[in-house]
Amino acid sequence: MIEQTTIFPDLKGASVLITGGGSGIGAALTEGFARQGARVAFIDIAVAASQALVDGLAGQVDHTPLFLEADLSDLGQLRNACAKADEAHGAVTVLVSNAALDDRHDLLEMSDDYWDANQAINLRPAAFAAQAVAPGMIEAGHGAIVNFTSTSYMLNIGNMPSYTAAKAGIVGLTKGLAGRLGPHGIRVNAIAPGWVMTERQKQLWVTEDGLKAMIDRQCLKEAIQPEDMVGPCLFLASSAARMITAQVLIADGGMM
Ligand SMILES: NC(=O)c1ccc[n+]([C@@H]2O[C@H](COP(=O)([O-])OP(=O)(O)OC[C@H]3O[C@@H](n4cnc5c(N)ncnc54)[C@H](O)[C@@H]3O)[C@@H](O)[C@H]2O)c1
Repeated sequence: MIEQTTIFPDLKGASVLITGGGSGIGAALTEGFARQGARVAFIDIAVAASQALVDGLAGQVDHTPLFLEADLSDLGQLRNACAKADEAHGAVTVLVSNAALDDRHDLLEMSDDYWDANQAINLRPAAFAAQAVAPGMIEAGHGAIVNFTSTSYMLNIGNMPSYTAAKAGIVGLTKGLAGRLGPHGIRVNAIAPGWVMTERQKQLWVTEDGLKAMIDRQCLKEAIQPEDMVGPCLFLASSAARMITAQVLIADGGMM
């Protein structure tokens, strides 16, 4: 359970849309916004995990989050899900583009189809989800978009070139959207997590030695948890950050 140490009054009742909100960091964000009293819709393909999240929060929060099953790499499904969030909760005024797929892949074996499919989940949805919700935000005269990038693209990691290219692209997209939408009172920022101990990371890649090596490089000597991304995201989404846009907030425990 996420402890709410800070309340952001403008998030109460806000229409929030989170991509990939059914598991990992996204599930922590769904819960974090719901505990602020926001009306949260989230898009995911992981049906069982998403339904379990909704069931677990039902009765615990003012507005039970709405799970929208859709494959974000299909733009028709993405647009349809964004429209459903608008219909259910009113125009989305907070968009969190969090979904991603960090499968490892090798440059020498990577096909052009693999590259395209990888970009279609790791970069393209952030652009087209923003496009889908922007008219409603423009009409409302305000809005906040938070895109998830990653410190991995800054670290010369060799085993996921399409993913790291997409994550660098998220930063460019964030700044481009901030320039385009800022005159309408819409702020666009990014969060760059370090290595976060989601279930997927723990099942696939975390080893005792690997985690120790990472923590050795952090100023803060603790493993980063999904819940640690909630405060930064709530802050950037809220009016507490009202003059902050086009920025990347690094949440990596102070990597050295
Ligand atoms: N976990 C980390 O260490 C870490 C580090 C740096 C950056 N990040 C970034 O943080 C964000 C969240 O990462 P995470 O580790 O929680 O990821 P995750 O893989 O654990 O969860 C991603 C969510 O997106 C959903 N998703 C994936 N493909 C989808 C699709 N085609 N359509 C709809 N939903 C889809 C998944 O079902 C899942 O619920 C990502 O943008 C990731 O790049 C994570």
